[in-house]
Amino acid sequence: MTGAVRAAVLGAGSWGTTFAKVLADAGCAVTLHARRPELAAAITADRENADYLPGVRLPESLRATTDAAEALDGASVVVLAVPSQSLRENLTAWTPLLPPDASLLSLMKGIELGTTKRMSEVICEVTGAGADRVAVLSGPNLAREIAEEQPAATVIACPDHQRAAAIQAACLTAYFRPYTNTDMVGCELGGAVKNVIALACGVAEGMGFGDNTRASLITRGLAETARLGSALGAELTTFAGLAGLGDLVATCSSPLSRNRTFGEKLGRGMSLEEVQRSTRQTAEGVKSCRPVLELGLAHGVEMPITEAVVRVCHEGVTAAQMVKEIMSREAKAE
Ligand SMILES: NC(=O)C1=CN([C@@H]2O[C@H](COP(=O)(O)OP(=O)(O)OC[C@H]3O[C@@H](n4cnc5c(N)ncnc54)[C@H](O)[C@@H]3O)[C@@H](O)[C@H]2O)C=CC1
Ligand SMILES: O=C(CO)COP(=O)(O)O
Repeated sequence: MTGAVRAAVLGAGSWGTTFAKVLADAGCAVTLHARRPELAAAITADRENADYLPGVRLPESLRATTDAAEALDGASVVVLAVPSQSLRENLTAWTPLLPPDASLLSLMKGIELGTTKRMSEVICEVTGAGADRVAVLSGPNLAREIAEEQPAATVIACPDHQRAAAIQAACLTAYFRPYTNTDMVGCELGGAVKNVIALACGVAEGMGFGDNTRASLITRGLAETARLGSALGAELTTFAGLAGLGDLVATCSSPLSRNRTFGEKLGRGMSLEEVQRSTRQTAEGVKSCRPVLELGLAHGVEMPITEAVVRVCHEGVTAAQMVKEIMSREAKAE
């Protein structure tokens, strides 16, 4: 492995583990950091993360550890793959261990509760890294499909194009095709807001509605995402790309999506607490919907679907009421 890019992936859930496999398949020397010793030991010994990706064979070259210092030692790419709401706390502990010039790549698709910050903003704030050291990867990338090596594309955004290109080269495989972009705001918002729209699509699914309803939610969801993006300085073309429409369509349509599945259970009448108890995996939209709505309010952007999701998730509104509220809005031009 001499000369290979050294990468540390922090977070051994479904996407962190899958992306560690992608990097290893692309020829990087990868160490995956897990919180639980039994999971790290099982990944190393059995070549499988049975908790998050049962049946997926992980590359021999992939190492796992619970020791963050060991994972980060000599890494030139540091990949952050924990739930958005725990990033600040996790990263505060990891910051003293970060190699000084390493690229910091966020895989996360959420907005921080309380601050309405994007993940790259949290990363810069906690680590003191300049914005040009921080990148985001976002696109239609349901972990299980990528882990099974089904072909897919993605976007790596960084204000420093050279750095985006270096990360692109480090994770390019026969089944995973990254494109570069310099629009951090657009890529991060696309990823965070699509989870909220996927919750709405799940609710519709759970209520027994079909393709027209989903297509309407996807299209109007994209419209509200782009409105917010425009207000925050994103490039509108980003929302027509992989990190916008691409991810939105995949997540809103796939039974593999945790957000869509979460919404589906709400749509069938389960309470938020019941759904939360039924899964150990992260459905980012449940927490991010509120800060997304706050961003909209702060910038004078109407986000009716996001607002409806906030009301169902956090204000006790039923799925049936949510439909009524969305459908009885004032008629307007597209
Ligand atoms: N799973 C997927 O298909 C994709 C996920 N993402 C994004 O990647 C990020 C990570 O998601 P997943 O790996 O899917 O999540 P997950 O729920 O499968 O795993 C989360 C991982 O973070 C660890 N963790 C560290 N600190 C934690 C804390 N305080 N609380 C809970 N868990 C903690 C967990 O132990 C676990 O290994 C999310 O922002 C998600 O939106 C993005 C693309 C695809
Ligand atoms: O971001 C994803 C696909 O690109 C995964 O979506 P979920 O978090 O809803 O599973």
